[in-house]
Order: sequence, then C-alpha cells, then structure tokens
Amino acid sequence: MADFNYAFISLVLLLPLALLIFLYLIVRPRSVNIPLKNRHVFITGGSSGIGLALAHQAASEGARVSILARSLKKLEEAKDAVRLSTGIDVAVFAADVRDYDAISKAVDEAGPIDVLVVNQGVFVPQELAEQDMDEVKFMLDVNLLGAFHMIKAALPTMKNRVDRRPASIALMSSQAGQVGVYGYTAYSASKFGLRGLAEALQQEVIGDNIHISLIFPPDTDTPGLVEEEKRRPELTNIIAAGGGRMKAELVAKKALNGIKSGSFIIPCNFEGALLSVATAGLSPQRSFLMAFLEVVTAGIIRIVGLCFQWVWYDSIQKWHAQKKRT
Ligand SMILES: NC(=O)C1=CN([C@@H]2O[C@H](COP(=O)(O)OP(=O)(O)OC[C@H]3O[C@@H](n4cnc5c(N)ncnc54)[C@H](OP(=O)(O)O)[C@@H]3O)[C@@H](O)[C@H]2O)C=CC1
Ligand SMILES: CCCCCCCCCCCCCCCC(=O)[C@@H](N)CO
Repeated sequence: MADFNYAFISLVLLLPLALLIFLYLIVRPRSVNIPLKNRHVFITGGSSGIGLALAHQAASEGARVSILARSLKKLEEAKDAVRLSTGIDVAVFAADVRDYDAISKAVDEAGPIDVLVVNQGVFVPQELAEQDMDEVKFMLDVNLLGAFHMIKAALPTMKNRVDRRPASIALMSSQAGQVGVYGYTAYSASKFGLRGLAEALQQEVIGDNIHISLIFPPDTDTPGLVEEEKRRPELTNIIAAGGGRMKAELVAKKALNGIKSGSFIIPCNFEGALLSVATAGLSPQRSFLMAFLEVVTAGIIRIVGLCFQWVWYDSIQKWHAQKKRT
C-alpha cells in the first residue's frame, strides 16, 4: 500500500513536470522581446478608439509613431491630442487601406517600419439575409484586403531593415475572429481571415526576425462601437456580452504588452483568455506555460465552450419563440 501511494504520488508530480520540460524544449517559435523605444511604430486606424489609445501609449514609451486613416481632420485632432498628453508629435498619413497605391506612397514617406499595427476596421452588424452585399464587401475589403495591402506595402523595407533587431506585425482581430457571432457573418469572416493570414505569414517572415501578433479584444468603448450599437441586432448584443467589455486604453495596454513580448495570440481580458485557450488550434505558442495550460485544460475547456453554445442557442430559440408570439 505504501509502495502504491509512493508510486502514485510520484506519477502525479512527475508527469506534469515531464510535460512542462517537454513543452519547454519544443515550443516554437522561441520567445522574443520586441523593444519599442526609439523605434518606428506605424498604426493604421490610429485616429480613433483603440488605434488612438495605442498611439498615445507607444509615443509615451518613446517610440516614433505614425498613424494612418482616411479623414485628415480626425488625424490632425488625434495628433493634437497625443501632443497634449505626451509632448510628442506623431506623423499622420491620410489614405484609405483599400487603395494600394495611396498606402504604399504613405508607407514610403513614413520610412522603414519596426512595428506595424494593422488596426483599421469597420463593423456593420446585420443578419446576412438582410444585409446588402455592398456592406459585406466593405467589411472584407477594409478589414481583410486592407490588411494585405498594408503588409504588402510595408514588408519589403521591414525585411531589409539595417538593424536586425526583432520587428513585429500586429493584426487587430476581435473575439468575433475566434468564434462566429450572430449578426457578424462578414465581420467574423474578415477577422477569422486575419488568423489564416497571420499563421501563414509567421512561417514566411520568421527568418527575417519579424514576429506576428493577433489581438482579440471584446466589445471596447470607442467611437466605432457607439456607431455600431445604433443598429446591432438584439441577439448580437446578448452573445457579445459574454465576452465582457473594456476601455480602449486597457485594450491598447494589453495589446502593446503582448506585442512587446512577441505573443502570437493576445487576449485582452479573462473571457478572452478562456476563449484563446479554447481556440488554440494549431497556432504557434511561444510560452511553454501557456502551452501547458492549453494541454491540461483541453477537455474541460471544450465542455465550457459547449455550455456557451448551449446558452447561445437557447437565447436564439427563445428569441424566435418570442417573435412568433408578438
Ligand atoms: N470597438 C470594439 O468593440 C472592437 C473593435 N475591434 C477592432 O479594433 C479595431 C479598431 O476599432 P475601434 O477603435 O473600435 O474603431 P473606430 O471606428 O473607433 O476607429 C477606426 C479607425 O480606423 C480608421 N479606418 C476605418 N476605415 C478605414 C480605411 N478604409 N482606411 C484607413 N483607415 C480606416 C478610422 O479612421 P477614418 O474613418 O478616418 O478612416 C479610425 O481611425 C477594428 O479593427 C475593430 O474591428 C475588435 C474588437 C472590439
Ligand atoms: C470557452 C470559453 C468561452 C469564453 C467566452 C466567449 C464569449 C465570446 C463572445 C464573443 C464576443 C464578440 C465581440 C466582438 C466585438 C467586436 O468586434 C465588435 N464590437 C465590433 O468591433
């Protein structure tokens, strides 16, 4: 009996330890630190919301910051706001990410980029059956093809940068890029698309010491969300509430910390951390501790995910039943 206990206890302790050591040895790519001080951080959609909060924080960390968006007026206002709070001047570029020539001109003018944050995004929620194809195309063009345009324009000089220090390309996805959400067929598709782009691109640019990050915020208080909420379907509200809600400043802080530590997947709150473990899939994981968590919780987190689906489909069913009655 004593022998059995001894064997049992050592197994319980040794197995996790062996797993930890194994994961420590195999996780790839290796962890990396990406400094921001005195480096060029280029943020698309940097004139509002999360992008503007990122511009503030990158500037206060000593980066040289450029922001790009369509409206020059909003860009100038953002520039004034950043100067007021940090004393630093950001460079502004007015261009539409759907126009490859315009953004490649902006990127050339801005000079070699060390950290590219592809953050621009549009979101017009509606059931696909009701939504015009123009709006579907609009979201895919700005959110997904716009990201391709930015990366294509910036990559040549990023690859040829003279200092070979680690560089970063960060993509602003959304929790709706980890799980499909009612009312978001086009939006979710555009954000899921970023993940495929990111996973493939990381393999292509690791040799150039360029590191990809994907950021997954929940609902975040921004001018964009205020607009969105004017026309969000009730069920979108109910399901999105499960992801929590954050201030843009905190999302920007989590995002910058994740970028600096080279994390491939960057959740922003507790619900987001759960969602990231649940949807780890075959994404790279640089942290052996996170990898450990993913492995040991794999079964239970699937159960949690299935419970979420149960609640969501229940809400959908109730909503339909109620609609029939009224
Ligand atoms: N707020 C939220 O709840 C969440 C947001 N996100 C994502 O975070 C990102 C930022 O969102 P948020 O801060 O709320 O958005 P905002 O609407 O507040 O700001 C969007 C920014 O993108 C710019 N932009 C929009 N379209 C284009 C375009 N075609 N070309 C260039 N710039 C463009 C806007 O400037 P201009 O209009 O002048 O071009 C603005 O600077 C988006 O990718 C969004 O999907 C993810 C999860 C939650
Ligand atoms: C297994 C564990 C699960 C944990 C909780 C899952 C909750 C998922 C909710 C998804 C919310 C999506 C919000 C998108 C916000 C957004 O992008 C728009 N505001 C447009 O910008």
